[in-house]
Amino acid sequence: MTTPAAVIVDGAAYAQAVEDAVRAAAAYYGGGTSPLDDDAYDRLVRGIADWEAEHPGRILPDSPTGKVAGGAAVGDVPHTVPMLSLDNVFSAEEFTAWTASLARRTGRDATRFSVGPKLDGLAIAARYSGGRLRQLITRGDGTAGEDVSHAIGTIEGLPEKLDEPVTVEVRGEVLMTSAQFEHANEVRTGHGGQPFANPRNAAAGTLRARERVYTVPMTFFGYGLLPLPGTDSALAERMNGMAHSDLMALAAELGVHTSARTAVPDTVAETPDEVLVRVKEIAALRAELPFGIDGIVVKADLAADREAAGSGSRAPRWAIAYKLPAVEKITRLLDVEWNVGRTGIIAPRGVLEPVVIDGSTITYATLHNPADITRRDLRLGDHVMVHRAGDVIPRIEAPVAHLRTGEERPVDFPAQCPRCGSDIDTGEERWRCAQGRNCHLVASLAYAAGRDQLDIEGLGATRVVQLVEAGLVADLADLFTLRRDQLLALERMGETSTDNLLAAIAEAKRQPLSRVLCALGVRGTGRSMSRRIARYFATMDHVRAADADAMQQVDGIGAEKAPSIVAELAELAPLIDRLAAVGVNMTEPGATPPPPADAASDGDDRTTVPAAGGPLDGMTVVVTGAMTGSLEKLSRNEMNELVERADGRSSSSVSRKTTLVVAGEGAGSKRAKAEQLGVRLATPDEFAAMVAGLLG
Ligand SMILES: NC(=O)c1ccc[n+]([C@@H]2O[C@H](COP(=O)([O-])OP(=O)(O)OC[C@H]3O[C@@H](n4cnc5c(N)ncnc54)[C@H](O)[C@@H]3O)[C@@H](O)[C@H]2O)c1
Ligand SMILES: [Zn+2]
Repeated sequence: MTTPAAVIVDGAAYAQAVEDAVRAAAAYYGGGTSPLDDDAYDRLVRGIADWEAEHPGRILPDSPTGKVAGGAAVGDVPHTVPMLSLDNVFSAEEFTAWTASLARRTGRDATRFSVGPKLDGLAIAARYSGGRLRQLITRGDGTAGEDVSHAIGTIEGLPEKLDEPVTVEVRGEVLMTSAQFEHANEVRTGHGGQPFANPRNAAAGTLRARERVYTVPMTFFGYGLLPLPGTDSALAERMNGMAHSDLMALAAELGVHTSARTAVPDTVAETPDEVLVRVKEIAALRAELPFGIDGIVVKADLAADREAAGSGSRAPRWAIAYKLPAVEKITRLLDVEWNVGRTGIIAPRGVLEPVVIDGSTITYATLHNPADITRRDLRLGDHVMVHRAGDVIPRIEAPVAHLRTGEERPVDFPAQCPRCGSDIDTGEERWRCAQGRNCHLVASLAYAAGRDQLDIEGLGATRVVQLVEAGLVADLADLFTLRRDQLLALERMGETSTDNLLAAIAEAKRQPLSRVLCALGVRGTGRSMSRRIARYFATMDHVRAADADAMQQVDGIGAEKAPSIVAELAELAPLIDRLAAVGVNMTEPGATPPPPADAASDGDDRTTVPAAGGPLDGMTVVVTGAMTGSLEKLSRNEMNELVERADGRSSSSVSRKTTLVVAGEGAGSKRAKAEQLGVRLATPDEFAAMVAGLLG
């Protein structure tokens, strides 16, 4: 897929686009961070090229089109042979067209192609004389580059001494592997510097840095080998006649690192179809590579073909880059969420401003661990470089620090486990809930004991932790078999609190089925769904007997949810049996079970059958504000329970479907909305009168 072009409407927009592109490219090649990701840059340059095609007389001299490095890089060390860019293709069709044009130029079909990864770093030429590395030069504008010899010794894979005392120039890509990049940013932020946005950037910046108190390693991959003026003439002649693949084998023999030692070595293909097969293979491996690639480079392998094809001013005609979709985009980090895993690991996850990468909209990205956030100096509101390749979970590479406005805020780290409220063990890089695997148990027991579920007073998270740590409870049913002596043996448990707790637990056995269901924490069912299930089925036996079809008869349970609820209830069967055995109530007061399935099959709509006829039958009721009078003590959840016992439907938001809004003291926007929509309003007292028969 080709990147669509930016649309440029007039000369002024064109001039602005040229200026923007030149500035971005200068940062990109100059070791700074471009404000544009590659997709955005390519879109801009395509837009510029489109406009220039329509207005050939008005092309600005600064225009990046047709130039190596978009004209943004320079240098004063001349290259013996130009170091060029590559032309791109984006599809099999475009590639086939390119092979046809190559054949037209050379007058024959190419019979050998070299196919290898297009490494995403920056090109350098390494000049060896007598086997010694003497000089490193950047690509620059293609004809002359900058001397970066100061980097000698910091680039792995580029030996200071070759295995033979030859005079040659090795060309290749300098980049940072993922591990080198992580390390570079750690060292850099550790020295008070700003992190690099991605490995390519980090390599460009590091290569140029002349004086630095620390060095960070990079990696070299050779992809070219040529003679220099001082090369032995026999060797020079031999090299000039060698196939590209043989030159690379020679480079490797001399001790230079090439793609040969990676999971995606350069290979030779005999036909365009074979090339395309290899392109697919490399693309499929991309996500797992420890270094970035942005495409596949296909070269005519034979020296004769390369010579016959020749080069243009920007790119050779004997090679082409088969571009892969961009895997990195710049977006914003909106928030950081903390999730607790099965083993109690507390992992941060970045919430992103949605961004499309390679066809998928990305809204979350992993951040590994808290130290990762600190190391990268990530802040909320930062522009961040997000990476997503293949099916691998998207990750945040780093902030684009120079786009900061000063409005960014530090990321909040949790002080307590976000799930169960326990302390956090921060001793390792990966934080862990002090409860470890029990975190989930503590959280679910504390939830079950909560006011809107079993309402067991005196059983807060701290006490639950105590019970779990003492090994007294391993699930919900264990709560109901706790003995007085066991509780008394716990720290900070006196006679009174023990007796109170035991009484509260005994009391909890009488809670209605709806609350028992809710306490079980069936995924996808909260308080109101639990109430609807309980009212519909009336007894736990009926709930458990329901298959997915029967479950769907409950208001709000669709075809998607029903099977998972049924499956989860089946999984909970042993626990439910034990709860029933210790005397926990399993019925919903006032509800009548649905008629048996065969009675329903004669055309009755079952949803209207059960237990209708209460004072709020058919009504949708919203409760807002503080309750007073006889309703004063009822929580919002208890009010909703009351509505449903009266055969109404409780809801939390006012809409045209709402039939009644019970507005207590301090009711605000919901009351206003009801007035605006003309929905009937009732005071708590008026409402109490409507449901008088159901109150205490
Ligand atoms: N984000 C920005 O602001 C910005 C600015 C300028 C350019 N860019 C990006 O840079 C790219 C164009 O830049 P370019 O001209 O440097 O590179 P290119 O994509 O035209 O490709 C040429 C380069 O590929 C490299 N390469 C990697 N593996 C190779 C191999 N096996 N054989 C031969 N060469 C290999 C070499 O460095 C060579 O110079 C575009 O993708 C563009 O998006 C981005
Ligand atoms: Zn926890």
